[in-house]
Amino acid sequence: MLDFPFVKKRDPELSNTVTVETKKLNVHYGSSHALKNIDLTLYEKTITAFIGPSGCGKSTLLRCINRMNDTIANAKITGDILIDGVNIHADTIHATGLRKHVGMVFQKPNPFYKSIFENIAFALRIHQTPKKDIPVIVEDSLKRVGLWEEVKDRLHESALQLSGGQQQRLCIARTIAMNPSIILLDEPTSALDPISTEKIEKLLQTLKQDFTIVIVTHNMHQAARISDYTAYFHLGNMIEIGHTEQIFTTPAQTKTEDYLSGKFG
Ligand SMILES: Nc1ncnc2c1ncn2[C@@H]1O[C@H](COP(=O)(O)OP(=O)(O)OP(=O)(O)O)[C@@H](O)[C@H]1O
Repeated sequence: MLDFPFVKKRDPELSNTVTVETKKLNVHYGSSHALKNIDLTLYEKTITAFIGPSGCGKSTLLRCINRMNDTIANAKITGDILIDGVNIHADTIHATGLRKHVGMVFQKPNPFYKSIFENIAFALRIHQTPKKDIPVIVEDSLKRVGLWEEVKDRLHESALQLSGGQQQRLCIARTIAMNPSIILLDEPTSALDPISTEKIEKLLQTLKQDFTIVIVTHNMHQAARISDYTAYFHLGNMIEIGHTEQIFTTPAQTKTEDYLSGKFG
């Protein structure tokens, strides 16, 4: 048994509605085999953490779910990815439409060089949201990430004046404004201080009431604190996935136990 004091009792009534399924998913970058036969299931309105040593394929898998790997010239993807039962590589699925449904937040906050308001309004306009609805959605999105009170008097100032933590919450607000069903986060707090990190962790706990969330993290305590499920990856293989409490206390695989107990990685 691993000593993991941060593990909280999980809700036994977790959703069992499948949102994302990968079947025999393989990714090659040229001759390098980055993901090997991944069979993964993600459940609606839960948080799943991807953990594992650097280079094991966590970000690659995350990028498969909204087809961001399509933009990488030497990436070859085989196998199936289903979202709500639909094959995301089907001819009828357009990557831009998919990315509206599957939002992504990156490691480094990346607000546009625009005002706080425009950071959210910009994409809404591109997606032809009626003009009168835009201020309402901007306000609602900022409220949902707990930023409204901090920025309501300076909505038209540059987003770059915000702190790193505020910028990251703005990026999350920008993502949820598009009303996705899945949010992918690639190490969203690794550039933030502990207080900003705690705010984002609390925010994710609230957002999982409405969204299916996947987070890549190198912070084992973070995975234990906030996720319902944890998947452990090693050299392109998914070694195991399970309820976070089980993975951190009684992992089924020795490789997982070795990693969690700090033997390598
Ligand atoms: N665009 C790319 N071109 C070529 N190889 C790549 C590319 N992106 C990733 N790789 C390789 O694929 C493997 C998996 O990388 P990936 O970034 O998915 O791992 P990771 O687990 O997210 O790593 P980290 O924790 O360091 O971010 C690595 O060997 C990496 O070098």
